[in-house]
Amino acid sequence: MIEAQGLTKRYGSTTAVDDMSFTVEPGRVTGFLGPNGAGKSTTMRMTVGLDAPTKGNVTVNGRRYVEHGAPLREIGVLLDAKAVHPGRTARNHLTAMAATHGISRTRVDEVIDIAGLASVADKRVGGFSLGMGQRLGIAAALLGDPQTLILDEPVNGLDPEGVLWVRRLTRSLADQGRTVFLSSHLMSEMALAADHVIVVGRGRVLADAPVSDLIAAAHGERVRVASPHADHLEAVLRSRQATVVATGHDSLEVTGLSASQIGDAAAEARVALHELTAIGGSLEDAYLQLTAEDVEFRSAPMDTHETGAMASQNEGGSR
Ligand SMILES: Nc1ncnc2c1ncn2[C@@H]1O[C@H](COP(=O)(O)OP(=O)(O)OP(=O)(O)O)[C@@H](O)[C@H]1O
Repeated sequence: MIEAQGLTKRYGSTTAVDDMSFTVEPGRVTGFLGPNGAGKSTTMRMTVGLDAPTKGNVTVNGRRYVEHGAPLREIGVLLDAKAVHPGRTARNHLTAMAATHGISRTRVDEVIDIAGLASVADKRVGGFSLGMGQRLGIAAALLGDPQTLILDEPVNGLDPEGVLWVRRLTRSLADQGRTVFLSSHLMSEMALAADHVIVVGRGRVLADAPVSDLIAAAHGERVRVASPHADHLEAVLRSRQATVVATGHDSLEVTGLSASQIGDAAAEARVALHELTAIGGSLEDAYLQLTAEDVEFRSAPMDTHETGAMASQNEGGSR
């Protein structure tokens, strides 16, 4: 379990982490989300003793990281996959780490296998691709068979097979009752990998909730409807206080009425329906709503001409 209480970090006039309190529970995968500069890496660094809090504290399994006698056995960490001597082989790197904690060579071989690195274990890390480096970083995090894992952007640079591997690995670690805390900017992946998320913006906790609650809270129910008489249906639904947006010449997106209420209203008005689909929101939508005010680095909006040009390019490309 990871517990932060009033955790604060200032660098000169910048407050990177601003009075954060949260608990990362065992037995589930907890995602750590936030825009660039929100304070995620700083929080993770303080959690593993690489930075000292200005105020407050963060503990892992009840103790500060530095108070753990054999931290590798307690907490597995992937913070910067590139922080490996490029002249060493993967096996040498892991063996050297293992030696500091009395971890056996058999365990080194095990994590090499788990990470799918057997064929490159005796190659120099300097020649590794980004994805292989990530796998090595994850192998190192698993070395001490720790109860708690902290993984900063673990899928960064991984191919789809690697992304799936990380998802399955973190799920099985959580199912074994371990604490798994991971950050990623890939919302679709986070929605699949995490049970619970902590969303931060400008150093503060904006949400700390199950993924499903966050999505549900951010969205009223939306329903997609298609009908050959969409204009008539639109008038019928508006008369029942629904908000209706035409999304095509025969399709509508409706909020304010459930799918069954829309079906009933259409039947009463004798309007044929060709589609009636409740649309779930996405974690990305929920995240963008939550962090709208807290984005430090905002892109300039594209004008409609550019957007239109891009959309038609994309359409062309997908044919
Ligand atoms: N060593 C440092 N010295 C000065 N400022 C720092 C330092 N480390 C981080 N910061 C600042 O603290 C803030 C939080 O940075 P942090 O890297 O923790 O954010 P992040 O959420 O991990 O961002 P990203 O998603 O881009 O990795 C930023 O404004 C950053 O510029």
